[in-house]
Amino acid sequence: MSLYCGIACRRKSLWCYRLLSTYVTKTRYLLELKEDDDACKTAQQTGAFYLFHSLAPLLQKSEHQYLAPQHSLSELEKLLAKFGQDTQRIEDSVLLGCSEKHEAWFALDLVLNSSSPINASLQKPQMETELKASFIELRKALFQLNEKDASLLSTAQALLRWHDAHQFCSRSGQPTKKNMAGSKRVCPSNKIIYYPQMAPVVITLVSDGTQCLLARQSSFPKGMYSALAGFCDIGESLEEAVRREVAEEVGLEVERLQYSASQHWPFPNSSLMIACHATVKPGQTEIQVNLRELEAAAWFSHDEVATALRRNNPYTQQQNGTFPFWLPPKLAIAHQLIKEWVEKPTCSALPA
Ligand SMILES: NC(=O)c1ccc[n+]([C@@H]2O[C@H](COP(=O)([O-])OP(=O)(O)OC[C@H]3O[C@@H](n4cnc5c(N)ncnc54)[C@H](O)[C@@H]3O)[C@@H](O)[C@H]2O)c1
Ligand SMILES: [Mg+2]
Repeated sequence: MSLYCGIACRRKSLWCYRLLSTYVTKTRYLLELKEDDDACKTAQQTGAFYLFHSLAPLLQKSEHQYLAPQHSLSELEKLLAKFGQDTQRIEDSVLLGCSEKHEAWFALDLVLNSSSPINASLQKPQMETELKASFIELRKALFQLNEKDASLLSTAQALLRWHDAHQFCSRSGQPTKKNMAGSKRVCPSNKIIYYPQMAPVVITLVSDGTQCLLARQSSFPKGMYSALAGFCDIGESLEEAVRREVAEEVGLEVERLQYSASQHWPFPNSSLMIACHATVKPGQTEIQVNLRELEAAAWFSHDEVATALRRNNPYTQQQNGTFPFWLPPKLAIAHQLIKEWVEKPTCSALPA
C-alpha cells in the first residue's frame, strides 16, 4: 500500500480499506504530479501517451468500436524524430489521469503549438501509416468508444483546446507558460495564473406528471429530440438557470426541480452538464416554443419515450421520407436523464 493510506481508514472493513486507499493514493499522486514539474516529468518516463492531430484523436477501428492506442515515451520520441520534430515537444503534453498502479496517462497534439505545423499537417497520412491508426474527429467517434476512452479523450481534447487558446496573458499580452502537467498556465511577467475553464450548462427534463417535454434544434441529427439545455448566466444559481432556460425556450414556469447527475461534455468547448428533473403545474403545460433557439418542442408520453429508448437504428429514413423520433445516445447525459424518467416514475412527482 502507499504512503497515504492508513489512519482514517483503519477502522473500516478490509474491503472498504482497499477501495478507499486505492482511490485516495491515486488522487494524491495525481495532485503531486500537477504541483511538481519534476515528478510529472519522471512520470512521463513510464507513462502512456494518447496522440492527437489538430484535436482529432488517434484511433484504431475494431469491428463496431474505436480503440484509443497508447504509446510509450520511447515510441513517441522515435515518432517525433522520424517526422523531424523536436522531442522537447513532449513537454506540451497534458496529464489526464493514471492507472491504479500509478502509470500516468498523457495526451499530446502533434500539430498544435508545433514550430513546424505546416510540415506536420502535410505529414498526417504518413503518420497514420506509421502508427497503423487514423486521426478521427472526436464528434464522429465518441459514441463508438468505451466509457473509459470516451472520458479520457474528452478530457484530453478539452485540455489541449484550452491550452491552444490561452497562449497569451490577457493583461500583459506576453506568452504564458504551461506547467508540466498542463493544469495551469502562468504569465512570467505578472505571475497571473490561468486555470482551464469549463462552462456550466443546465439540462432539464420537464414533466407534467405523466408526459415529458423534449425539444430539437435545427442542428440536431434528423428526428432526434433531447431535454432542454442552456448555459448558466454569470451570477445565477443552478435553480435560477433551470427556471430561466425553461421559461426562455418553451414559455413554461418550473414548479419543482431535483438534481440528477452531471457530466463533462467536450462540445463545442468544455461544459459541465448539470442534469435535473423538473415539473410544471398541472394545467399549465401549454408550450410556446422560442423559434430562435429551437426548431420544435413537444410533450411525449411514457410509452413513446420508452419505445424510442429501445430504438437501435435511428438514422434510417422511413418510406414517407421522415425520420423516426429518437433520443441521444447512451453516453450523453440527456439519455441517462430520459432513461431515469422512464424507469422511475417518481421523477415526475418530485418532493416539494
Ligand atoms: N451531453 C448531453 O446530453 C447534451 C444534451 C444537450 C445539449 N448539450 C450541450 O449543451 C450545450 C448548451 O445547450 P444550448 O446550445 O441549448 O445552450 P443555450 O440554450 O444556452 O443556447 C446557446 C446560446 O447561448 C449563448 N451562450 C451563453 N453562454 C455561452 C457560453 N458559455 N458558450 C457558448 N454559448 C453561450 C450563445 O448565444 C449560444 O448561441 C450545447 O453546447 C450542447 O453541446 C449536451
Ligand atoms: Mg438551449
